[in-house]
Amino acid sequence: MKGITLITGSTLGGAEYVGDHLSDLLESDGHTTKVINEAVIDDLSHNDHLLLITSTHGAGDYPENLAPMMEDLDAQKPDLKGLHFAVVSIGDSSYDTYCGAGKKADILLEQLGATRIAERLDVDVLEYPMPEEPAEAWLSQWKSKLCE
Ligand SMILES: Cc1cc2nc3c(=O)[nH]c(=O)nc-3n(C[C@H](O)[C@H](O)[C@H](O)COP(=O)(O)O)c2cc1C
Repeated sequence: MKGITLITGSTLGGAEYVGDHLSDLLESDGHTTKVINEAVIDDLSHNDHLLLITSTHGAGDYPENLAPMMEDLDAQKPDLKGLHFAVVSIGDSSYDTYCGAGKKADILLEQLGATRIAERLDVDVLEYPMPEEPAEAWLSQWKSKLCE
């Protein structure tokens, strides 16, 4: 079983709740998880599995608790080879910048050499007022890859 870091980007608490929920599910499957709500780059370096769960704020921007790490990643461009990641992006489709933060993060992590282990999940809160429900279904589709 793998150790998995769940990093959340959240302003109103929704993405944080999804992170806690996915963490509980993974723990009940025997994985060791750590949820970080104000991550820094060093939180990535010693872990090989990352689940990034972020909502979008501003106009396609990262929530304030995630922005500093993502800006540091963009500026410092560390080599993330060896890191395996997946992104859950939460947004509202009435915005032109729907799920912009999760989309940016998904591209950046790949550009820095990390390996995507699942296609990004975009959750529209207009369709899913409880984003943990589609997130749980998404997790069950690919979590076997965590044991490979
Ligand atoms: C001020 C504000 C700006 C937002 N901007 C966007 C946006 O640009 N794109 C998007 O998809 N959703 C946007 N949203 C919707 C949030 O991402 C959505 O409500 C999400 O569920 C909030 O998650 P949180 O509770 O983790 O912060 C915005 C919401 C607010 C309140």
